[in-house]
Amino acid sequence: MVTVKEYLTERMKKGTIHLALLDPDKQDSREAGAIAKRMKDAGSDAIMIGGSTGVTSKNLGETGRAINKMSGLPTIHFPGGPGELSKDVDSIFFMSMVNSRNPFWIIRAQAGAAPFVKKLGIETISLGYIIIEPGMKVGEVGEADPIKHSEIDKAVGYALACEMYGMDFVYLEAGSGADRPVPPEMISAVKKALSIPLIVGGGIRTPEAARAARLAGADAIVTGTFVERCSDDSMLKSVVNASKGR
Ligand SMILES: CC(C)=CCC/C(C)=C/CC/C(C)=C/CC/C(C)=C/COP(=O)(O)OP(=O)(O)O
Ligand SMILES: O=P(O)(O)OC[C@@H](O)CO
Ligand SMILES: [Mg+2]
Repeated sequence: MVTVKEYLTERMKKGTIHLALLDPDKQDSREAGAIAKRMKDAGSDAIMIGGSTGVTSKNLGETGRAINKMSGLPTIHFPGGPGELSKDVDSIFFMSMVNSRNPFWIIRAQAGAAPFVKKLGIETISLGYIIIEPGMKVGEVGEADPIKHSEIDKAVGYALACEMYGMDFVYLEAGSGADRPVPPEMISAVKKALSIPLIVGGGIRTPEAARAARLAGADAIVTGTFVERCSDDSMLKSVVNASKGR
């Protein structure tokens, strides 16, 4: 059976992919399944499940099952901490917030979670999670030292360190609902330095922003707030299409 990591990697070899982020705390599992089906029809490649607060093993597992059942898309748990694990997801971003000021978010949360992740048998996809300004709530909760838009070399350094650690993917995160997404110049500099896939998210809610991130070199584009708020299927499709270049 093909793993989620293999599935994503194969797709990213062919072009930029789109990941929709759903927060299990924001709707019931039926609704989450229905949104995932709409995202599948719009062209999304997989569904990330997470929220910086309010996620429990229960709402996570219910949401994961409903998404699989109603959309057929693979799920990736995007964890907000070590206390919200479920076996009812296809994979987990086993992530370190590498520019946190607090060792908890860099390695201690992971050390606490690892034995349980292993026991549940969840597929892990290791992820270097790098917070770019403004960072929003995730930056605050994770006690990040957000990288400024002008600090391109710093972003490159963190991303390369993640690759040298052997991580699978790097994620440049501007924060959910950011007024300014990660700047294209930073995406292209990081992409140029890396040989592992680059995920970009935070504040992307227009076809223009998605297109700019793709052209700069993002291998995967994440949209959360936009997916939660947009009830117009043709708008959804236009952002997914701009992400994927079609
Ligand atoms: C690897 C394991 C099991 C735990 C570590 C988890 C780490 C390092 C988390 C970093 C800090 C953190 C709080 C990340 C949250 C990431 C996330 C789920 C973001 C999505 O939530 P948002 O949509 O930004 O926030 P709201 O819930 O407020 O909408
Ligand atoms: O909600 P948005 O702004 O799309 O951000 C998505 C994601 O990068 C947040 O973790
Ligand atoms: Mg959110």
